[in-house]
Parts: sequence; C-alpha cells; structure tokens
Amino acid sequence: MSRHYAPKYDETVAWIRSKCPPSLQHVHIAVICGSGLSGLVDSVDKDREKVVIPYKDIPHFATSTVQGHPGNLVLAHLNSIPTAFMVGRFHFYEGHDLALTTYPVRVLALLGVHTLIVTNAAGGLNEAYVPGDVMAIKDHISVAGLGGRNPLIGANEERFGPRFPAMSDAYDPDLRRTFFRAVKELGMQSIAREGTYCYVAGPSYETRGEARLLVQAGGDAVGMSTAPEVVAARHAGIRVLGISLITNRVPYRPVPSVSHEILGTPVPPAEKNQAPEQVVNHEEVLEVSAMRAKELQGLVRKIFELLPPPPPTRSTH
Ligand SMILES: O=P(O)(O)O[C@@H]1C[C@H](O)[C@@H](CO)O1
Ligand code: HPA
Repeated sequence: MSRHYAPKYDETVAWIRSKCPPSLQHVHIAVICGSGLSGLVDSVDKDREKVVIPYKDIPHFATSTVQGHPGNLVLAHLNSIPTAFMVGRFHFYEGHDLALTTYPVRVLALLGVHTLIVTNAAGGLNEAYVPGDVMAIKDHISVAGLGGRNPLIGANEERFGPRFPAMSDAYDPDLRRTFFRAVKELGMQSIAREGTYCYVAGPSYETRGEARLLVQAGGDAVGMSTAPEVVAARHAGIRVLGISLITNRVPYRPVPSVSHEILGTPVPPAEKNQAPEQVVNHEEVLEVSAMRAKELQGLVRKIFELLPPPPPTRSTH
C-alpha cells in the first residue's frame, strides 16, 4: 500500500456498502449517465433490489449542480449483473478539482467495478455527424489534460495503479465490438459512429476558431466530461466503453466578417455562400438527449446481454 494511501476512499466504500443488501455489496459494471441521459437507469432489472443514494448523503462525494444531472448513485442489477449507475456526474467547470470530479470512479473500482460504460452529450465536429447520432469513442484528445489538468496530478495512489499509466489503448476494442454488435442487432446502423472525443474544460462552448483547431487535430466530437473519468478508470485497471450522443453541430466555419458591408470591399472568398451555423445551448443538448433516451436504454441493455467475459481480477479489489 502506498504511503500516500488516503483512507477516505474506504470510508466512502464502507458507507455505501452499509446501505446495500448482500447482492449489491460488490458491483461489476458501472454506467455514468451523461447530460439528459439519466433515463439509462430505467433499464435495470425491475424484479431485483435497487438502492438509490443521493450524492449529497455520500461521505466525501461532491454534489451535482448541472441541469440534466440528478445526482444519485443507484445500485441495481442489469441483466442480473450487479451494476452501479452514476445518475449525474461532476464536471471540472462546476468548480470541483479533477480529483474530486473523478473520486467516484475510484470508489467504483473499490466496489468491484471492472467495466465502465461512460456516456455523454457532445457536439459534433465531424461534417458527417448529425444531432441524434451515437458515437462509440475510440480515442480522446484531452485539451485540458494537455494544458495541465489531469486527474492523476499529485502523489500517485499506488493501490489504484502506476505513476505513468498508458492511455494509447484507453477505449477497449472488444467493448467497442460489443457496441457495434448491439447496434447491428437493434438495427441502429444509420445513427452509429466511431470517433475521437475532445475534452474541453467548459463551461463556455467553443469559439469557432477553437472548434476548427479540434477538427484539424482529428476530433469528431467535443464535450466537457468523460476524459478525466476515463483516465482515472484506466489508471485503476478498469476497461472502458465510451458513448457520446451527438446533441448538436458545433459551429466551426470562420466567423462572418462585416468590414466589407461598411467599407465596400470584396466579401472574403472563404465566406461566400456560407450556410449559417446554429449557436448551441444546453436546452438543445437536453432536448436531443430526451429524444434518444429510449433507444439508448435499449442499446445499453443489449450491450449488457452481449458483454465479453470480465478481465482477470485485480489485486487492489
Ligand atoms: O455530462 P455531459 O458531458 O454529458 O454534459 C455535456 C457537457 C456539459 O456538461 C453540457 C453542455 O451542454 O452537456
Ligand atoms: N461543446 C462542448 N460540450 C458539449 C457540446 C458542445 O457543442 N454539446 C454538448 N456538450
């Protein structure tokens, strides 16, 4: 055990276990519900035990402040697998530091989680994407991480993982195959995508110039969560499936100039015949999440039915 061992994780885990029946004391899979996606929890087995714990009651947890993130930890069975749902998540932009934002992921690891399904609402950068598309994340670009905001900064917690964990294989290919098998069985091919998620700190949405930078870097979608949770999960040896619901198109063409209108100079060639792009807002994000809620519930349930066998048990749990 590391000399930086922090006993609060164990306090949280013991407290959560004290609220659970024996069948939910160890959970195997966790689902983090993105903006407006809390309905994913409705896919749990109805005839089994279910424990709902508000984050505000859980020792050492932060509380959710964002609309569309109710703020409950739900422990239940899905396809008979003991599962934890984070119904609502924490974001860095709410003012929590990244260690607190990702604290639940480590608690989930200690509760026995070996597989994390992390979902989010995201803006589409890829020209081909339309609102309502569902993207399996194959890679991420953490802009905030590159800028020095990584949840693992500080003393390494050896009990979870190594000082320098690899992230080049962060999104498990077998779980992605499972995602696409589920998509195929449900006939959802026309809305399914596979791409790279860009993490920005938020809470302001991107300027057009920032969005163009992300497109040029190879980003397909952009959002304000997920990457820190994935870094913490991979550090703890948890395998990850990431799913983005594309809720809006991100405006990224150059901002239209106005100088020619006043000065009578030519319209810049790049701006000729440019279709107007819509400004994004959180209400639109929640609307599209609500529109796809039922399909995503079905997709998550199908993924659970098709999941590959769990990875070998880790010694920390
Ligand atoms: O929690 P997620 O990443 O799903 O929420 C997205 C990002 C911001 O929190 C919010 C912006 O509309 O939605
Ligand atoms: N940008 C960043 N985060 C988001 C967006 C977006 O366009 N849509 C939903 N979350």
